[in-house]
Amino acid sequence: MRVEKPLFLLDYDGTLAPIAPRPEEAFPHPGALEVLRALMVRYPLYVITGRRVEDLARLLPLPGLRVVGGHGLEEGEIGGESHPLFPVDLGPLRRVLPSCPGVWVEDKGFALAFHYRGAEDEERARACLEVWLAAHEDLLRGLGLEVLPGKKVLEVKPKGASKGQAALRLWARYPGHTPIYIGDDATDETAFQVLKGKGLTFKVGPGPTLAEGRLEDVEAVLTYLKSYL
Ligand SMILES: O=P(O)(O)OC[C@H]1O[C@H](O[C@H]2O[C@H](CO)[C@@H](O)[C@H](O)[C@H]2O)[C@H](O)[C@@H](O)[C@@H]1O
Repeated sequence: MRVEKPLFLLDYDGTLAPIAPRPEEAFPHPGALEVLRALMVRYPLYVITGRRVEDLARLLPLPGLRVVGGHGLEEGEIGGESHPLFPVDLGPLRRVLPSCPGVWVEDKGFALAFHYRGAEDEERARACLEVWLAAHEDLLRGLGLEVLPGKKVLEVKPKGASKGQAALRLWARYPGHTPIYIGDDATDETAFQVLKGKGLTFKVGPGPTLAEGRLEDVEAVLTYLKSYL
């Protein structure tokens, strides 16, 4: 299904790049750069990711590509500036980090992602993190933080920002355009929810979702995007 005046809102990991053992190894699909380069000059297009804009720049070296990072916590452009949208002090949390076997921390400045992919016992690693999070519930609340589960990761981030909120903010800039949101993870569900019945939403891969359409994998995402070129 295609629309006349699209506004592309695309997730990165699992949507434009297959999931990899480590975040720095999640390179875009070999055809993704070419398709994005061609699409972004014809239509408004944003990548809405949990990553930092700066981090994505290494993987998607497309100057001028507009990016919302940190699940809505910052906005910027590849090769340009990025601006944090929510003030946060994670200092107190950094002082009490968990020691859970196999867990490593991705410190994004405005959020902490606790990754357990590849831990010898992933279930145990996640359970250990959940115990730690429960023990620090009051601290998290006091700092205005919330836990956002993703693919083999639990992220601690300021409350209030979400991909759904970001999608609505961006859509308001393009009256007359129809948002097309494509994502694969639980973190994309807020966007699927707010756009339900208003745009086109696609979940990548299997699993329950609020999205109204489905694309099988990253390859299928690229095939769909190419249909606009
Ligand atoms: O919103 P996204 O673009 O989908 O980003 C979500 C998170 O992606 C990264 O972690 C995930 O992908 C890694 C690479 O495939 C994988 O190793 C990890 O297990 C996944 O959770 C990134 O590291 C996070 O910061 C993003 O929030």
